[in-house]
Amino acid sequence: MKVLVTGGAGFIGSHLVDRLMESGYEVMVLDNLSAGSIDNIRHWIGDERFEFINGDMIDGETVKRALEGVDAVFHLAANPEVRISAQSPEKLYESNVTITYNLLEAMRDSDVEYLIFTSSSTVYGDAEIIPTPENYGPLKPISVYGGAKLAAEAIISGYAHIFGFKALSFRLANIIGKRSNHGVIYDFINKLRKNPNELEILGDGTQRKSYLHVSDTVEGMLHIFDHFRKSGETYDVYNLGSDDWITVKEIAEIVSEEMGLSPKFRFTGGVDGGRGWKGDVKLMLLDISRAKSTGWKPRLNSYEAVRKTVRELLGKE
Ligand SMILES: O=c1ccn([C@@H]2O[C@H](COP(=O)(O)OP(=O)(O)O[C@H]3O[C@H](CO)[C@H](O)[C@H](O)[C@H]3O)[C@@H](O)[C@H]2O)c(=O)[nH]1
Repeated sequence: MKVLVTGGAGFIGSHLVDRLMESGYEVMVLDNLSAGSIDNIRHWIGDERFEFINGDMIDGETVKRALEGVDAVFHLAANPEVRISAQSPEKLYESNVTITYNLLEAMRDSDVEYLIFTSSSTVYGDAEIIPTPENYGPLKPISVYGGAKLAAEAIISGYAHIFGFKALSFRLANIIGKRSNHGVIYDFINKLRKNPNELEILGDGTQRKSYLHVSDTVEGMLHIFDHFRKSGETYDVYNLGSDDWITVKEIAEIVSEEMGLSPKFRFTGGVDGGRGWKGDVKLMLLDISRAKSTGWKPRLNSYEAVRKTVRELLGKE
């Protein structure tokens, strides 16, 4: 089977590429290297089952070329920054909705059978049911990022039903691990390297979310994809996260401890009742019972995933 991974040079994408290559797939990566890095995939360059296209999905022709001979597309290319929702909504629309539309249009003239999309927990907004199941609704995202992910999910479902392919969306919790180059752990490490005595925490520190290590994420995606292929469904949606959650203040404590520091925490107070930024979901825990019913389960809980990620980013493991 030949698969295309869009965003395959990025954080989650490159871990997925590793797993696909190790499993014997032919893998094509399409990435514009805006957030991703060639260093994340360099170890596969030269392998005859691997190909890299340095290209931008905003150009429909580039997308069409990348689909040649491809059986399944893992669509991970995206701008992952919820926090730019207020300043640059157009960037989030373009990198989450427009490029997904370009992919779907290109798929009409291709032999691609499956599309697997990485959506986000942010489609639920401030959910009133926690843990939040896939059938929770009505969905009211509170950020442009979450809205763009939901729009992408919706057009994928529509195209799948009309144009005869199968599609699967994963609503991901906060994914962390080696090669992540944004997000709370990455930010805290950088802030403490600049000033070991004080750590600025955006918001009031009580933001509580579920974190999933990237190794569990990639394993879950492939396991559930396998299950989905046997199900005969045209379109399906799965939450992917861990069973517990952790506050930003607790993350700050773990980062400080692993760095051997005891900084003073300075809370900015944030916006809208202690959020880090406008559109920051304060409480997020996904109901992952559907994912677990397929036989997958996370190996690490949120606390373990955070500690392992801190150690990985510090080069300790
Ligand atoms: O310096 C910082 C950085 C972050 N935070 C807080 O840490 C929490 C996590 O922030 P991240 O930037 O790590 O992650 P987000 O929750 O904004 O979003 C992440 O998880 C989402 C799904 O849950 C999306 O998939 C998204 O792409 C991914 O970045 C937030 O509550 C934020 O307020 C701080 O207090 N200080």
